[in-house]
Amino acid sequence: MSLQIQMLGTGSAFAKTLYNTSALVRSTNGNVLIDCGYSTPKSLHEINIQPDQIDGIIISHIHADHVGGLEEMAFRLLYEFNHKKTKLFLTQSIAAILWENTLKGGMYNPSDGFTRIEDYFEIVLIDEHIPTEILPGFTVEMITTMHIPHKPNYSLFINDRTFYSADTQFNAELLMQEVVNKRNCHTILHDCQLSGYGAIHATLEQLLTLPHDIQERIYLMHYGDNMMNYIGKTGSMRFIQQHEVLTLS
Ligand SMILES: Nc1ccn([C@@H]2O[C@@H]3COP(=O)(O)O[C@H]3[C@H]2O)c(=O)n1
Ligand SMILES: [Zn+2]
Ligand SMILES: [Zn+2]
Repeated sequence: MSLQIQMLGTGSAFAKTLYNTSALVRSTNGNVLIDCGYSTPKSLHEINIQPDQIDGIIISHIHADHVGGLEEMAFRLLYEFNHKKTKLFLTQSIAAILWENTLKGGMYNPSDGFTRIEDYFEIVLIDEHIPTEILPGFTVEMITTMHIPHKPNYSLFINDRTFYSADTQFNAELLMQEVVNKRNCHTILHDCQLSGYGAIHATLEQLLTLPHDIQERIYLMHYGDNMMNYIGKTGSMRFIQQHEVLTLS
């Protein structure tokens, strides 16, 4: 079975010409989103995918550029698609805060009986660090990574051979030991802050310290509007672009 990942956006949180970094995993068994930022529904619309064609959504962490589109997805599934509930794949740590800290403000509607996240989505809890089948032929392992201290955050292994960083600080040991030496991932999608001090994201400068054979596996995402100024300056790493498709297996 062929598994494809299509970028719905590749921008940083404050990019104005790029959509939020999120991805659509496509297979004959279904379509699953990795993150759903505030511009993700528009990107889906541009490739003619309707909310009811999304079988599930995986959430890496609760910044708005990764979850800000969930309210639209939920409301459209409710009001335009006959209350179809899509699956929301969450670790316990994300489930504990997503409704109370993010979604409840816009979606709490007691007069119509919508008071819990379960009233909108089918919640599927997944364990950290345990490979979990999301769809037949599509397995995800969510590993804890450091983004904002004291805030739950995950990167993903897809079928053990693709690493999707979502948002994370640079971690050379993880990339060299776990991602490449142990699992021999052929594809690495990594966030990349192009300029400035990298307090919470991997910077281009840090990623350029990786050995050439690791850089060759890396596609850069979550970059700023000034990406064009860095073409040719990313070593052996490539920028992935919105709506570009990679075949993973
Ligand atoms: N300590 C922090 C926290 C947040 N930020 C910025 O806010 C954005 C939130 O979404 P993001 O994609 O994680 O990128 C973060 C930084 O731009 C930042 O630059 N420093
Ligand atoms: Zn982000
Ligand atoms: Zn973030």
